[in-house]
Amino acid sequence: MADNLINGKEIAGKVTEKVKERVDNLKAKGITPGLAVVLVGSDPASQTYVNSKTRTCERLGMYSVMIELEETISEEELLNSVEKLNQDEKIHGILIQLPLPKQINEDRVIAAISPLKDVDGFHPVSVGKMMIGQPTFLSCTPFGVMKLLEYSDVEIEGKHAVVIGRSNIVGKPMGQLLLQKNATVTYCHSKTKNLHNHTKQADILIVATGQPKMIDSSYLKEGVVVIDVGIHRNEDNKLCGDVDFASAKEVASKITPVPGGVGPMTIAMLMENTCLAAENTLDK
Ligand SMILES: Nc1nc2c(c(=O)[nH]1)N[C@@H](CN(C=O)c1ccc(C(=O)N[C@@H](CCC(=O)O)C(=O)O)cc1)CN2
Repeated sequence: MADNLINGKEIAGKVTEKVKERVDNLKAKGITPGLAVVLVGSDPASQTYVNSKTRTCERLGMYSVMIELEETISEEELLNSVEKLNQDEKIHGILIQLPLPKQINEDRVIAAISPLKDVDGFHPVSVGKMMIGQPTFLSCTPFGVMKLLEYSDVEIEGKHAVVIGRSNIVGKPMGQLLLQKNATVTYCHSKTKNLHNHTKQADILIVATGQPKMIDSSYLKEGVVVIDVGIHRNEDNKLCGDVDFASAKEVASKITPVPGGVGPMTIAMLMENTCLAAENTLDK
């Protein structure tokens, strides 16, 4: 099947085009959406992602600042930086690039971000609101997956969605968002017995296992929609996902590639959230 690809790059382009219109409207009212990206340390992958985030801001006419901090910074110093950004009126969204070094407690740092500026959707207030279906910032990766499904005309209501993975930033919110669209949701994880039995029942399979190329066609029902949230670099320095794409694409009715699937959507949804954070200041 050649035309069963869900093109995340193309869909991210459509999403950011709409964000650009909203940015232009805000600017006409004297507000330039502003994003602060905080990078602690020099992990090359994190550097790539933060650069991509600030570049996308520039492309959309948004204001962005990158705050680069030493790997050895203390938690207190990082919390001070977050507090300054909470107080900065030019900044509507704050993002702390994860993972953080071991000496820093991620939960404490995330909780220090003002919920009004939590454009990553990781703050307990945002997560709680998402759980009860109130408007809030949605975690960018699961939000991006929902957009991919919408733009690809994938029906969700009444379908059996299986999510493999239970992280706070992907797996758990992913299942909730699918549930809100009336899917029947099964969560699987590293301790799930007979994984094949569960995945074989999926109409929509979200794969966030963290294991390169773990899911091949043997896990899939004919016609399933497969969304691969993983991203890894293999021995040849090539990117791959948690799904064995060559094998899975033969069985799936629709499938995301890596690269060019979920990744670009994560950044597009961050732009949408930042724009929303700026729009929210108009209501004040
Ligand atoms: N504060 C956050 N930290 C992290 C998040 C997050 O959403 N917020 N997610 C990931 C990393 N991430 C964004 O930060 C991210 C990962 C991948 C991509 C992406 O576009 N990938 C491309 C390939 C890029 C490459 O060449 O390496 C693709 O899949 O096509 C964007 C964002 C962890 N940390």
